[in-house]
Amino acid sequence: MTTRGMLIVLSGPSGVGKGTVRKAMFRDKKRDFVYSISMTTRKPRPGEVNGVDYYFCSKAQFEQEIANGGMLEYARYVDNYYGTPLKYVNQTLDAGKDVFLEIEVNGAMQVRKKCPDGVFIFLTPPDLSSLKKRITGRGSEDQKTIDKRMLKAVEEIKMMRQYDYAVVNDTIRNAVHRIERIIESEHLRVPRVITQYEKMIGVVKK
Ligand SMILES: Nc1ncnc2c1ncn2[C@@H]1O[C@H](COP(=O)(O)OP(=O)(O)OP(=O)(O)O)[C@@H](O)[C@H]1O
Ligand SMILES: Nc1nc2c(ncn2[C@@H]2O[C@H](COP(=O)(O)O)[C@@H](O)[C@H]2O)c(=O)[nH]1
Repeated sequence: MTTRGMLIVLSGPSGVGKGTVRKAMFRDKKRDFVYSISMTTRKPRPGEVNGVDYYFCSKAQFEQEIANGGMLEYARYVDNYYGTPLKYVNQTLDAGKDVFLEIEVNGAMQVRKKCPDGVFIFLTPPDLSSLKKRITGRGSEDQKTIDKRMLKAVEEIKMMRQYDYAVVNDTIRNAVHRIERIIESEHLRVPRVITQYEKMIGVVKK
């Protein structure tokens, strides 16, 4: 029997660099974990591809998915729905592979309740002015949306204490390295390792 994979959750305020850091992680090296693509009702930004960046869908389709029990978690974030399809996460974890989620804080807290043995990482900006520069510099939102996201950022930073780790995204390289170290050390935690040995002992006992 395969040991169930580990769920890794990365959150942090809009514009802190979650997507950039996550993409760098997958670009740098072949990883032992896979990224779970979220569903959203948000319109694609230029360059975003359906089925790669998100599964883009209508509000009706998203609400149908919720009604069908198809979401591990979901949240309304600044006028849109975002959520994690349950089936892919379950199948991948059952196959023994780790799954990486990049989601906002309310969704992360839903996952925390359902999967308390997950690893919850909060990505922080070096300071609030860098956060504002990053979200504005990205150029993907109008001023009204940037203001809404900045207000939300303050609320989100207050949620940091609900997480297991805080990682500063000062440089992308540093942030990737810090997350790698967290994942490596989480794999060495006794509750995760012991199941394999208990199985071995079970075999020896027989
Ligand atoms: N360490 C960094 N130093 C400087 N700029 C950065 C850093 N990390 C990311 N950025 C820049 O900040 C902007 C926002 O990054 P990104 O889109 O990855 O944020 P995000 O947290 O995924 O945002 P959202 O939650 O809104 O999707 C991008 O223009 C990106 O290039
Ligand atoms: N609760 C969830 N939040 C998600 C999911 N996928 C992305 N997100 C978060 O939404 C905001 C906005 O994203 P953007 O792409 O419009 O900038 C950001 O914090 C994402 O991390 C999800 O499946 N569930």
